Order: sequence, then structure tokens, then C-alpha cells
Amino acid sequence: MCYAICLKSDSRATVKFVNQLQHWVLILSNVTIIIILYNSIEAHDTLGRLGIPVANTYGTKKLPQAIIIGVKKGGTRALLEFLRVHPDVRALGAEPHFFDRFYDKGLEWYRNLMPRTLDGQITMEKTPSYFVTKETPSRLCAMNCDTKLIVVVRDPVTRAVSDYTQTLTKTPGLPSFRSLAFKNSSSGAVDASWSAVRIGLYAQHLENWLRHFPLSSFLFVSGERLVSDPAGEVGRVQDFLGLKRIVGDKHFYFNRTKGFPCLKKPEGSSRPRCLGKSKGRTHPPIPTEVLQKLRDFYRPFNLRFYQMSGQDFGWD
Ligand SMILES: Nc1ncnc2c1ncn2[C@@H]1O[C@H](COP(=O)(O)OS(=O)(=O)O)[C@@H](OP(=O)(O)O)[C@H]1O
Repeated sequence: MCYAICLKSDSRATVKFVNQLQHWVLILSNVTIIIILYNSIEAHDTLGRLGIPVANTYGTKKLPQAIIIGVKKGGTRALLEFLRVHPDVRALGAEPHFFDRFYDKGLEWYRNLMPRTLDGQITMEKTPSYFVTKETPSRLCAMNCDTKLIVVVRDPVTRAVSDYTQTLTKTPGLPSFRSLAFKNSSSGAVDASWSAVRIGLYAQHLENWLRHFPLSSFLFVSGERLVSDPAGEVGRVQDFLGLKRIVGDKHFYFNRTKGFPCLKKPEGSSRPRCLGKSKGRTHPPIPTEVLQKLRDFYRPFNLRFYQMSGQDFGWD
């Protein structure tokens, strides 16, 4: 049996659709699917992975030279999408989770996931959980200790609420933020084993990374400034990556409905684009005294992180 599917664009929907084919091909192993794609490097690569012959192969797949390693809910998707506007950046759309979940699959598997790049282009990926996974620094250094590491950091209190909001969306009936954040209501001690709290202990995670990488390998991006001044933060990232400052003010506009900066004309599209509904969710109200206790808890860790990174992020 033979199916022909024609896809016309390099849109995210197309890429997502073709990625889904991985599952279908496993189920329909006796079915041949022919896909005609126009202008879709990522989808093209996925077909290659599936063993479906594809004629056009421009560039080569390289291991990433730069990775956005964290932090979860920091603004990592926004940063990656903004960087993708740059003609010399090619990035994997999905999070590969190679160093934390799929390390056993080996470096060739990882390299194969990457988009093809031409000389002078940078290969990138983002997996925010890398920053808090103990094994990741040594594994990443074993791949290449010169990899450039980008960490988008956000006020750990807001980050924790954002993290909680995401879990709440997936798990209605989740206990309250207060009951998860504190060990028990009488002691009021913060439960640092709850992942939403633990991830915000940036100084501790960075300490683990500094055993394997020098501080100069890192760029810390302010999640707050990525919203208030996206061109400024993306400018710093372009400098860090040794790229010409191409992505700038003219690429962004502030979308009042979304409440966030959006791209005027992203890659492969002629229309403006904001991030999806899962980015920029409304947070549930959290009692002020709960937030204050968390702020007090994080203060020494934040100060230590400012000292280690040499940057004051202004959280209080
Ligand atoms: N331009 C733009 N548009 C939408 N959202 C933006 C943008 N810039 C930063 N952010 C903030 O990104 C937060 C989600 O962070 P991540 O993309 O790192 O989340 S994830 O870890 O990949 O799930 C997301 O968190 P929430 O607001 O809590 O949903 C946003 O605050």
C-alpha cells in the first residue's frame, strides 16, 4: 500500500506533523508513505531518521556548539525562537533531552537529531532540565568542553509559581501551592525537595557545572529583560555566540493581548508570531505571605548566585 502526502511549508505545524510520523511508521510497517516537502529542513531531517529516502541533503548535521541548558520556565522557548530568526543559527525545535534521558542512545543518535548546517552556521538545541541534572555537566564536557552554555534565569519565586501553574494545568486537583511549598503548615519551613522550589536554587546547580566548565563558558540571560527588552538580551546572546547582531529591535513588537513581545516576521513566515498558549499563562493567586516566605528563603541563594555569575539580577 502506498500513501502520498504533500506538505507545503516549513511551518511548525508541518514539522510537528512529520515528527508524529515516527509513531505511525512503527505501526504501519507494511505501508509506504511518500511525502513531498517544500522548504522544510527539519521535517526533511526527520524523514531521513525514519529511513525514508529524501533527495535533497544540503549541509551536514553537527553536534551543537551552543545549548540553552536552563532554566525550566525561564523563557527558554522565547529565546530559542528569537535566535532562530538569525540566518546563522539552526536549532532543533523539540527538546532532545539527550544528556538527561537518552544518553544511552549515544552521540550519533544525538547528532542525527540536529538540523543540517552550512559552514559558519551554529547548531543549537534547548533542554531546560539540563541545568539541574547532576550527570549533565560531565556528559556534556565529554562531548565538547568548549560548548557555549546559555542559562535563562528568572526570579526563582515567579519561576516556582510558573512551574506550579504548568503542573496545575496538567493535573487539576493538585494540592495548593502553599501546601507543596512548605514542609508542614506549623513549621513554615520551605520544602526544597519540591522540584518547583529546588530548580530555583541556581547557585547550587551552577556549582555543579563549574566543576566541569569555566565561568566563561556561560551566558546568563535575564528572563525578565527578555520580556522587557528582548532585542537587548538577544543582542548579548549574539555577541556571546560570536554572531553578527542581526536580530534586533526591528524584529519585535509588544503584543498587548498576549502581554509579551512577539516576532514581527519569524523564519519561514510572512506573518507576526507570538508563542503559544502554554507560554505566558495566567498564574493563580498565591497569598502574599507565602510569596514573602519564599523570597526570604531564596535571598541568600540569589546573592550567592549574583556573586558567582558576576551579575545582579535584581530579584528581591
Ligand atoms: N515573548 C514571550 N512570549 C511568551 N512567554 C515568554 C516570552 N518571553 C518570556 N516568556 C516566558 O517564558 C515562560 C516559559 O518559559 P520556558 O519557555 O522556558 O518554559 S519551558 O521550561 O520550556 O516549559 C513563560 O512563563 P509563564 O508566563 O509562567 O507561562 C513566560 O513568562
